[in-house]
This record gives sequence, C-alpha cells and structure tokens, in this order.
Amino acid sequence: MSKLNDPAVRQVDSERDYVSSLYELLAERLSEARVNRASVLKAPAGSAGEAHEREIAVERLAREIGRLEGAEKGLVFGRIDWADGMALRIGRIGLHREEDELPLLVDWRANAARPFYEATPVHPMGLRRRRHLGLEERTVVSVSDELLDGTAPTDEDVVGDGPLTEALSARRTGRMHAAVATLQAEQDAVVRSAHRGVTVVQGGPGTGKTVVALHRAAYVLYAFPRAAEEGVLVVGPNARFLDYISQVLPSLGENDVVLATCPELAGVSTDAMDPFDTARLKGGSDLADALAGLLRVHQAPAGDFTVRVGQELVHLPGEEVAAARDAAVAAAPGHNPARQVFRELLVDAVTDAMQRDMGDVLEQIDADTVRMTGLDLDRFTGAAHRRTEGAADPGAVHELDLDAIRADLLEDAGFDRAVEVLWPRLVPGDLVTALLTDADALAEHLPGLTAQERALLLRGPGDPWTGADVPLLDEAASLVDGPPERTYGHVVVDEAQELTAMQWRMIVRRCPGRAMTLVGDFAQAGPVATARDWKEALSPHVGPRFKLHELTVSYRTTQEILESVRDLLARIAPDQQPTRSLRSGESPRTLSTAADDLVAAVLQELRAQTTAHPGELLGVVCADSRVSELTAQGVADHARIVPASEARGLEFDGVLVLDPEGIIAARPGGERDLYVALTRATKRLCTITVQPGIPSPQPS
Ligand SMILES: Nc1ncnc2c1ncn2[C@@H]1O[C@H](COP(=O)(O)OP(=O)(O)OP(=O)(O)O)[C@@H](O)[C@H]1O
Repeated sequence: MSKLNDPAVRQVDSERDYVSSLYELLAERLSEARVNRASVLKAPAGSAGEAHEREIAVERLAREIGRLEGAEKGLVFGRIDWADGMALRIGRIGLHREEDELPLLVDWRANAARPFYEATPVHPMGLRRRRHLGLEERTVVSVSDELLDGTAPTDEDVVGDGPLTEALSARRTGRMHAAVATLQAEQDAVVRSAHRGVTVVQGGPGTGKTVVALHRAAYVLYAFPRAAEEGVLVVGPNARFLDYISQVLPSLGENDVVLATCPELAGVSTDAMDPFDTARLKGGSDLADALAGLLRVHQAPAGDFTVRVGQELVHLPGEEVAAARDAAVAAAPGHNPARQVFRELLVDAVTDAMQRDMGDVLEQIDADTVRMTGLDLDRFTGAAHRRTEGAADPGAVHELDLDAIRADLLEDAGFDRAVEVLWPRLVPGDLVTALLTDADALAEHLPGLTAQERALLLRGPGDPWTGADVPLLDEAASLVDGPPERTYGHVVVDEAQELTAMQWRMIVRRCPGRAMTLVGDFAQAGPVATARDWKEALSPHVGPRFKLHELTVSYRTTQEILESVRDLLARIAPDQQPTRSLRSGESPRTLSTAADDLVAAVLQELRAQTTAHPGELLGVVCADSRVSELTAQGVADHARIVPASEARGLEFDGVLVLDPEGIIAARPGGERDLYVALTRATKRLCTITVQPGIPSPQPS
C-alpha cells in the first residue's frame, strides 16, 4: 500500500491542521498575556493602592503565562467521537476562540472530557471512538483508536497498540511525566472524585499512586475553586522524591502548588538523625501530650499575684488569677498570644482591685470626717457616685485615673516582669529542649514510657535538632505561638505510610478543612512509621471519615518482578493481595560475589547493561552506608546511586539491588526497604548478593 493510501498516514495528516491551529491559538493567548503584562508594568502607579493593584495584576498574568507555557508540550492528546459525528479534542488546558463559543480544546479535567477516561466497550457513554494523538514537538506523528460501540473499523479508524503500552515502554528519564493522556479508569475515579474530605489511595508498587496524587492536585485546582484559592500543598518524603515529581504539575499548567517535605513545612533544616528507636518514640503522639503538659506548668499554675503600682501593693487572690488564666487559655490559641490576654485580664483585675481599695479608703475618709466634724461630705459634693463601680459616672475623677493606670500598667516593665513569673514568654525550641533535656520532666510528662524508653529520648542541651525533632518543634510552635499562618485548602500526601503520628499532626494542622488526598502502601513503610494502617493513622484526626480506594494494577513493575517478591510480600504484609502487572519482561537475575569484589561486579554489570540497552536509566539501590564508597569508585558515572532509605517512589529502567542482606540488616523493618528496592525497575532487575565466606580470587 502506498503511504498515501495508508489510513494511519491519512488520519495523522487529517489531525495535523487542527492541532497546528490549536498551537497557533496557544501562541496568540501567550503573546496577549505577555503584551498585557508589559503594558501593566509600564502603566504608572500613582498611589500605594494602585501599586498594589498593579502587583496583583502582574502576578495574575505571570500565572497565566506559566499556565500557557506549561501546556505547550503535548498540548492535545485525545479526541472523542460520538456516533452522530460530533467530536471533542482533549488537552492539557481548555482553549476557546471566543469565551462564549464551544471550546476548540477541552481541558482534561472538564466534565465534557470525562468519557475520554471513563468510556469502555461495556459502557461506551455514547461514544463511538476514543482516539489518542501522539505528538512530536507541535506535530501529530501518530494516532491510535479504540472503538467503543462495537461497530467495525472503517478506513477512518486506526486501531492498534494502545498508547498505554507505548507510555509504559518509553525510557525513563529520571523525572516523572504526567499520565494525563492515559489515566486508567480506576485511577481517574480517584482523580475526579467529587469527595471533598479525606480520600485515601492504597496500592502496591507502581500502581500509579503518585500519578493519581498529582493529577488529583491538578483536578482540585480546577474543580474546587475555594480550595484552589486557599492553595494546594503536596507533601513528599524527601527532596530527591520531590525533584523526581517536580515537573508533573507544571506540565499540566499548574505552577502554584507548593511541594514540600515535613522539615520544609516547619522551616527547620537538619541533616542530623536519631537512632531509629529514638526516632520512632519521638514520632508517637504522646509527645504532643507531653509538650502540652509541660506548657501548662508555665501558665499561672497556682497562687496569688501581688504587684506594686506606684506606692501601692495590690494583691489578687489565687482564684482570680486562675479565672484569668482559664479565660486567657480559652480566648487565644497559643501560649504567647494567650499570655497577652492574661496580662490584660490581670491589668483589669488589678485596676478593679485598686478601685475597690480606693472605694474603701474614701469610705473610711468619709466616716472619719463625719465622726470628727459631723459633716456628711457626700451630701455636699454629690460624690456618692464615686463609690459605685464607675459606669454610672464616667466623668468621676478616680475613674479617669483608673483608665490612666490601666494604660500605664499595660506598658509597665515592672508589671510585665511580675506577669513573666506566672506566665513566661516562650520560644518553641526551648519548650522541646525543656522536655528532652530533663529526665524529671520526661518522667512526669511521659508516664506511659519505660525508664529505658525515656533514656532514649534524653538529649544534651547543645545537641543539634534531628529530623525526628522537627514535628516536635512544629508542635511546640503551634502550642507556643498558635496555629501556623500558612494553611491550605487541600493537602496531598505521597508515601503517606511513612508519616509518624507527630508528622500527621503537623500536616493536619495545615489543613483546617480536612480536605486531603493521601496515597501510600503500608507494605513499603519505613522503620520510623508509627501506624500500621490507614485507620490507625487517621482516626485521631478524622475518625472513620475517609474514603478508601484501592489500585490493583501495576504500571511499573513487571509481572516477573512481582512474582519474585511474592514471598517477601507475604512475610511483610500477609493481608495484602499481590498486585497484578500489565507488563511482562525478563526474569530477574541474581549474581553472587565476594565482598571485596562487589564494586567491580557492579561496574561490570552496569557496563554490560549500558552496552546491551544504550540510553536506559539505571539505578543502583544499596544500604545507605555503601553510598559513599560506590560514589568514590565511579559507579555514579554509570547509574544513579540510591540509598535504600530514599528509594521510595523512584523508578528506573534497570535496577541493581546490592547486597540484599545488607539492606535488610541496615535498619529495623529492613525487609520492607528491600521490597521497595526490588520493585523500582520497569524493565530488568539484577540482584547482587555478597557472600563474605567466598574469598576474592587472587590474581595469578
Ligand atoms: N495511567 C498511566 N499511564 C501511564 N503511565 C502510568 C499510568 N499510571 C502509572 N503510570 C506509570 O507507572 C509508574 C508507576 O507509577 P507511580 O510512581 O505513580 O506508582 P506508585 O504507586 O506511586 O509507586 P510506588 O508504590 O512505588 O511509590 C510511573 O512511571 C508512572 O508514570
């Protein structure tokens, strides 16, 4: 068949004009936005108000430019056709010629695009055909059709290998790509869910949990304007992972999502690590109770309050102080803001007491005058008001004085010092230090721990903060200064099985509306995770109010690799059903070497793989302690070296897992680290075991 008669070529040609007109429209919109921004920037801003408005307009236009630029690559990827001939093109963003016209390109998140993801031959949703378009730069290079209504293909249809197969067999680049063109129905159901509360996604390795989490973030921005206005946050386990996923949302035209690790959220940077036992203990929610208990010790615990005002000593009884404390705690979240309220209440109480005392003194003077002179001064001065509590006559002389005294007291350093004794101002870190450096405080506030466990928590006053201290510092900050200023309308957490109870608290604090998408796999939990399942992790925050979805198909790990880890999975997560895979490939291989020869064996294997499969992305996963030696020996020239503790979520075409026993032994729960390591490859897996018993061959 000549090329011209080939239906695939004809269909590709027929799509090209339409797609190039979409790119022209995109370029037009982009240049309009750039021109608008330039003219806004040029316009003079006379007043501060105008300058502010200008800033807002520039920001809005910059966002729009970012959105349009982000959508450039793979702008349009789909088309749906109804039996009556109507067709819609689906793409990363929506494009209209005029606002009130039908869109030339429908945003993938729009309702109109739903059938593209949801229609099946069993439920075609009125569609005849779903078409995927493959683009190179701005040109259509392939089309691939699925017929959904049972009709036979015509010469306008190009039925072939699905685009999913193509997407899955593409080489890995070290950065995750959007899967917007090939989201599968069970994934799309989560992404597009109308549920605004807590959505949980459980699934084995490679089932697309990260894909779902990120596309869900983009969907929330599109479909839930209120949440979008309040901002969307994506939390990941470490910087390496955030870098891996960093391109996905911008490529969906979304540049405003905040990506952060827990330490970044807390604004604390630290490399120091606790031993795992200590870290796990620090992750328990009883630490939050302990910090709150310790804080209460600093909030007017008991006793009277006596303060000098001018020449007077004013005394407040303990009950009055306690009432002020309770009112302050109820009025303001946070120790320091509540201290301010407490101080004001004490000022009121002191001035009231002075007023009472002054009334008593005046009464005494009146009585003495009557006794000594027989004159009733009140009758002459009409000053009976002065004994009343003042409201009756705001002009009363001593009432004005009391106002002045109140104002003076609020400014008075001596008064503040007296308050400081009852309710000191605190710095969050000091509260954590006060708990963790004092064996008595630990014993008092963590009565549920054994002496041995408390000893694990004890730290020296000058010790650096560790990763496990970060949520404690954040907790202390919220106890001391009140809730975080920056909160979000929707929070997405990836690798959520990793979070400790204390980390959950810091994340939930940033999402007052409890609108979250949480994805993870408890079979992959690291050594510090404190919960074993979603219920345990979430019930303190939302009780049973979360919607659980399960993903069942792996799009990364081949069936052969999944088979090879089946026994391991049964040991680490006996309740979990093995995932099935859409991919099949080579059987995993195992090599064995003497300890001294490990690096040489790694280099040899990497060279062999590079020669056999040029251009593929290779990863070497090993116990963390081996990273520096491998780097020094040049392994990083051939592959990415990934410490097992940071392998979660990542993937490579080919993976070498070094010394599995070493990975298991490196940390508690090491079998789960090994499971993560063994499930990172999309194509081939090679495990190199170390046999210390085998001596290295001696050069002859
Ligand atoms: N619908 C899809 N279309 C194309 N590729 C997909 C799809 N779903 C998942 N993938 C690909 O499969 C791989 C695994 O996806 P992802 O990382 O989201 O899985 P995961 O469940 O988060 O894995 P892990 O449990 O290891 O963290 C990625 O390369 C991803 O791009």
